[in-house]
Amino acid sequence: MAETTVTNPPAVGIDVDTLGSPSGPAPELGEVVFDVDDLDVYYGEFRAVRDVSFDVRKRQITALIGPSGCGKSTVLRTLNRMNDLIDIARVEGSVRYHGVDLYDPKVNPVEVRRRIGMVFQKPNPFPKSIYDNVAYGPRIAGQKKGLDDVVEKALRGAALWDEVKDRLHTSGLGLSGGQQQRLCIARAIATDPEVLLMDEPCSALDPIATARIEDLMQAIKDEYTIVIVTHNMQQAARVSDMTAFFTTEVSDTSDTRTGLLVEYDQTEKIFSSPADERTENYVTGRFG
Ligand SMILES: Nc1ncnc2c1ncn2[C@@H]1O[C@H](COP(=O)(O)OP(=O)(O)OP(=O)(O)O)[C@@H](O)[C@H]1O
Repeated sequence: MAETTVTNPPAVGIDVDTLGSPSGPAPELGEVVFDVDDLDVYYGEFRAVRDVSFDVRKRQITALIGPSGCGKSTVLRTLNRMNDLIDIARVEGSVRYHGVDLYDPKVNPVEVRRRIGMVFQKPNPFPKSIYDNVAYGPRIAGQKKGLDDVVEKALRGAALWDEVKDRLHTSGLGLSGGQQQRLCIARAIATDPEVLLMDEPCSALDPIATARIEDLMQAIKDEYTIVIVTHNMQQAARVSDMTAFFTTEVSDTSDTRTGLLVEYDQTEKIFSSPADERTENYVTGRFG
């Protein structure tokens, strides 16, 4: 479905006219939200990933898969500058969000993380009430009125409202693991982001809670662009539209492994007729 409207406000310090893909979206694929080009990420001297280029399209679910250590989480964190929080991390190449260089010094990383929310592997509610967990982001942003509505909408959006509406002022830590993860999703969507980054969001959950999160992802994909890191290939195949397969290569000169993107395509293609033998070996379970 063609989608050309930029509905979110521009990043702080960036002219709205600079938003939007310069060459315009490919209509059949949807608007480009992220344009990652020739990305290298270093931790100190160690190059963790190299030469990564791919596009993320609006309102699609994009899965990053590959063996342990190939840099999936590292690449995911570059999409909302979470790597800034790691002292020794350094990013080279470009990550454009609606055509704006996310690493431009004029871009405010706090605003970036409001628009591009993140859900982590282990559910991490704050030791606060369910209500205060969800209201946290809007309050930080200065919102004082209408919080009840924001909290209800976010909890409904995360398919948790019916389970918690009578205990909003009890601790978020009293919820089950799956409920806690949906609370974290509610917290992430309460700030009205455009994008949700999910770093193995189901790996700490049982199959039933996992299925609920996968259903939730399908239910909210019309509103959000989602990028998910997963170890679970069935999950990538079930939920995503596009899949990026990463692997590692061993350095000629040292014993270090650097991650690289092998293949990026529609999920169906990656799992049924991948172009690269390394992808085929991985998705058929012969490697990794
Ligand atoms: N904070 C850090 N400091 C130093 N090295 C790091 C840091 N985070 C990741 N790395 C290294 O970068 C490489 C890529 O790690 P990353 O966690 O991105 O891979 P991954 O594919 O997500 O792995 P996994 O599937 O095991 O979570 C690894 O060699 C890892 O040891």
